[in-house]
Amino acid sequence: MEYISTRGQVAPIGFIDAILMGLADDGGLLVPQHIPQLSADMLKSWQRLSYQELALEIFTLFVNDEIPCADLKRLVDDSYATFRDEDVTPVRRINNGLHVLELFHGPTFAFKDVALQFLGNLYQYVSGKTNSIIHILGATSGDTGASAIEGVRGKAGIRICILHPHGKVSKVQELQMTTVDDANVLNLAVDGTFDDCQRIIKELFADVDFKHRYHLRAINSINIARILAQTVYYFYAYFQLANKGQADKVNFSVPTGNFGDIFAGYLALKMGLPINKLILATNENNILERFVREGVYEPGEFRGTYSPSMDIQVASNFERYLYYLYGEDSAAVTRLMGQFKADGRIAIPADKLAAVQADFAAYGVQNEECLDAISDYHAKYDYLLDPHTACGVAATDKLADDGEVTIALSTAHPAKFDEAIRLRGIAQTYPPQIEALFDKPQHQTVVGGTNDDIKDQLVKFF
Ligand SMILES: N[C@@H](CCOP(=O)(O)O)C(=O)O
Repeated sequence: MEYISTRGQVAPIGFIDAILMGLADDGGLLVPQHIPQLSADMLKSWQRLSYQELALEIFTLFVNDEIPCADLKRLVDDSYATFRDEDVTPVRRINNGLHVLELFHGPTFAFKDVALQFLGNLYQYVSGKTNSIIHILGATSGDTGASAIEGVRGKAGIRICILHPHGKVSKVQELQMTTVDDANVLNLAVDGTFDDCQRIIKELFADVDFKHRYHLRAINSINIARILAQTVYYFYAYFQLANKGQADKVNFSVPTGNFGDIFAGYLALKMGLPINKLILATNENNILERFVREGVYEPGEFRGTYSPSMDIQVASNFERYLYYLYGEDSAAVTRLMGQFKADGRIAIPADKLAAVQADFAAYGVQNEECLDAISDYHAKYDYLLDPHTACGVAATDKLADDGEVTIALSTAHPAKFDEAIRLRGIAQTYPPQIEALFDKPQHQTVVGGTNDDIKDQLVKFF
């Protein structure tokens, strides 16, 4: 398996080089040169594997023999040994039509741990084997940051700098990042939105001289390893229902901001997992909802919501999806992304929109609807949804037909978003790991939102 760029200007590279490159050097995103096709027999043979066994099977398809099997197995086992649930990502039944895939049993209580525990260990492994310097630069709207830091804190040979939008993440998210006191961690609180943070890091990665001089590596979902690791739980969730005789084709409902998680589901679908619809749930920052409904991709006005991790206008992985929507035509992707840069908008023709709507349905959840879903499911099923998961569940209620089975991805533990949950008078007890954060000193530097502000910090830190 080799990896190529959505913009077609990078010679095919292997898995390790793809991980190290992060953003493709031509400004595009790396994708596998072909998507492995899984037969029904193969899917059946995977049905009773443990999470770790399944992850190893799936990673093997994408890593080839670049990492010896015993080493890959150790990386997988170490990565998921940190999870609190023995199933790693268990599925809970809510009612006949709705199951929740709990992705928050890792160290930072968010779905990002599934990929970032693995990527942290992978970076350590690669740095040891290839003598590569690993200087991680990432942007977060709240969850990726803490999870990425947790994946590499204290690891020799690795440094990490995370940009988050100052004052626009939840208190627990901020504490999870900024109470870490390892010397290899730098938190920059940027005066701006997540979109500003993401734009800055992408521009710094696209400055190939700067990127190479400072050995910048990515932990956001621009890094293909993130997508591959997140694909595993779609299979695992499906198998958990199939093992109980409950699944034929299922919907997956995915709270969506940067399009990475739902793109992992799309990859699973392209590999052959029997998915009916991918339900794309946004909050009031609904650029992706509008794209699925109308075929126009155009940022709107930024809104601060109760689901801050999804307060995103420009979705990183959208380019990967465009690549497949346009039949793996990198010239078309380059043209469309150029158009987006020039005009701030992409509009697709009717035949392409029909293809989008064959795989996706979308709904943008308003702030009060999100809180209503939290109260309703708490009252009716005694199940506490975090605000992001609540968006996915509210979208399912709107879009799934009677008789369909939907697996809603639960992307974070509710304790991370107590500010929102308290608004509906629901009291929760924090897990001890979160409770302990409130007593620790914070370490962060508040910075302006220009590329030079960030460059100055990076040059000092790296
Ligand atoms: N919602 C994310 C934003 C970054 O997304 P990523 O999947 O590209 O890391 C967050 O919580 O930081």
